[in-house]
Amino acid sequence: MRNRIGFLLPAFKVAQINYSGWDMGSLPLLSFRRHCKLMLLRPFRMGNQGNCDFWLCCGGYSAKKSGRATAASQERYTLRPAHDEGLQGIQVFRFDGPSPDDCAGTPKGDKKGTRDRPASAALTAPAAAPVVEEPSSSGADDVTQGMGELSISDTKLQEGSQHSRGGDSQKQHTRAWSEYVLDPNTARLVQESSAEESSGNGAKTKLHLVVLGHVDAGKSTLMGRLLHDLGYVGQKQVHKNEKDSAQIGKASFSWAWVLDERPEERARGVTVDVAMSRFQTSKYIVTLMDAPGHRDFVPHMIGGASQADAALLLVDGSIGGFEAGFQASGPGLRGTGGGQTREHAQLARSLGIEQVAVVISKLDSCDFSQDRFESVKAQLIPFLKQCGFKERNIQWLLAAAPLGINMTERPSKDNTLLAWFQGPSVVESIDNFMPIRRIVDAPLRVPIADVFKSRTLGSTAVGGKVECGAMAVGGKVLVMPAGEVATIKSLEVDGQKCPLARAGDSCDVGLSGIEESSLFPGSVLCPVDWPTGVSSKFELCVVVLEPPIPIIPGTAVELHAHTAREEGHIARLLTTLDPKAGGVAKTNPRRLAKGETATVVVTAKRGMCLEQYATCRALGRVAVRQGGRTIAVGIVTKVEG
Ligand SMILES: Nc1nc2c(ncn2[C@@H]2O[C@H](COP(=O)(O)OP(=O)(O)OP(=O)(O)O)[C@@H](O)[C@H]2O)c(=O)[nH]1
Repeated sequence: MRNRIGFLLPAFKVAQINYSGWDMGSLPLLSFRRHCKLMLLRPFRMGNQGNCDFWLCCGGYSAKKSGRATAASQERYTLRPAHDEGLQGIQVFRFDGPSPDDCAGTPKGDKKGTRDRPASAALTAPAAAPVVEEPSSSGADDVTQGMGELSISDTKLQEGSQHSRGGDSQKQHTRAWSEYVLDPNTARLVQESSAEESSGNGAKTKLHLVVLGHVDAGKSTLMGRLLHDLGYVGQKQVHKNEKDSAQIGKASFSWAWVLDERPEERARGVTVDVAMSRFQTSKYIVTLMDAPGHRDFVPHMIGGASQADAALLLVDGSIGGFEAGFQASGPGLRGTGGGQTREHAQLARSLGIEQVAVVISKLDSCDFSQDRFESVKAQLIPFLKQCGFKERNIQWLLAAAPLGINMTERPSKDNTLLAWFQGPSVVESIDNFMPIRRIVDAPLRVPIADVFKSRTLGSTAVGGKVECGAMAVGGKVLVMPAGEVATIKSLEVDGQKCPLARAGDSCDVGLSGIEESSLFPGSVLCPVDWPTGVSSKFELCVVVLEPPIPIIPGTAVELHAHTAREEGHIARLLTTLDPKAGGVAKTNPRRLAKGETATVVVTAKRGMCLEQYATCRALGRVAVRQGGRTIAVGIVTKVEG
């Protein structure tokens, strides 16, 4: 490899390679040296329209060693040709010079390319080859022991952490968020809408609610029934769903079909992606996210939960149903990763959800037995407390959605229930949640959840929740990590066009002056003069959940934070912490077993928009997954680089 001439592809130009006139069969192997950060291998033509697909391999340590990327590390990118401009933006690079990644001052890349992800952030983890070790027998009895003590919610917000200013990655300026000043137009609109709200004419408070739980717990059924009982789904639609679902032998899923609209969801009777809908209670305008329960779709669930203020945790109360959802993973259950009641509760708390209403469903299958209700509750209470939920923030109720029991009103007819159940109805439990404080006077942070074409908003639109700050039509936003500035052409909040979106709003934003390829889930909209940083190296404080084998340096993981998802590695284990006494228990531990609290350094293959949790909670929470299960959750304590 040393003698081969490769090309330094300024990362942002990867998508502008002009291949016209090239013999595709003999297109040379393009690669970065040393770590083989990006390897362009085996290009092949896909059509005669001028577009072609390449296998763009993000090589990790294995690529460096063998000179070949493994199949697992390959990712597919569509490259767009820059017409007849030759090898625009590509400089010949000789391997006797320093690697682009070795240059301390290397800019984060040209900002004008069109691509799926900014390849400037494609820093490969300097990971050691993973060594498989035997599981430790010294793991804590309960996997979540220590999660409560991590005190995610109690971490003191410290102002004044480091932010990269104006996109200049070399100059770090320390600025406290309290110094941030909204631009005059946005500030005026914020003031006007606050005045309208306090005059009593304004809209109700907003609440983002996610419905979580093990597969088939009854989440979609509950939400479908609720939307009907609140008058949002007409009788005609209900009849149609009943008829159509019966036709394919899925009659019992007819209520779920209100939210599960995709053909594959209906055919399989399983929610695949987060379905979003809106309704109002007497207190709230609720944005409801129905998360999939199947373990294969946990990443989607994370995307929904990361936007939520509170959660309904659906728990199947039927005999065997609860046990399946609540089983711990362990040697005997290897491969299952445990029940999603556990994983969802752990993830919800680690993603910052503090309030939860536990809805025990399907109790009609055991005659609404009080004993069963109490038994399920008794098993869940210690677990949820260990997850970090405070008992006063947990509500307990039951519901039998297909029968319409305890949905909008407490049961008034069923004598069995009347005899013992005094809990709230589903709607009451939603109104019992405390409103979330919206941080408007802070720099804008909108993690993009969705990129789409819209006729009403202008051609390029993104959807996401405003985590903090505010933005107004006509203003400029910086899209990170692309580093491109776009103009806000139009805004829709709760499906209504409006001039302003503020912290707590779920909004769709029409953008102009930006390529759609610069926008992707996980990007963040922020003020031009107050960007969020982009890095591929972070220090985290984590609680280790249930890794199949202990975590060691070099462990390949998937990092999930807000709407972002990135492959990465555990680069270093710094310390284990004593969750009870506080302080460091051990420095440079060799491995981390379940239940331990630790500080670690993680690297992402590509740059992620994360911030210190102490500065911005929404961008400071991370879930670490491996092989389809969550192995650790934690908060960002330091953004490196
Ligand atoms: N008897 C009874 N059945 C219920 C109840 N709630 C849901 N079900 C049934 O449980 C099955 C699964 O319901 P879904 O609403 O699809 O479950 P889900 O949690 O949304 O499933 P995923 O989204 O795929 O995780 C359906 O057949 C429902 O009719 C209940 O309270 N009682």
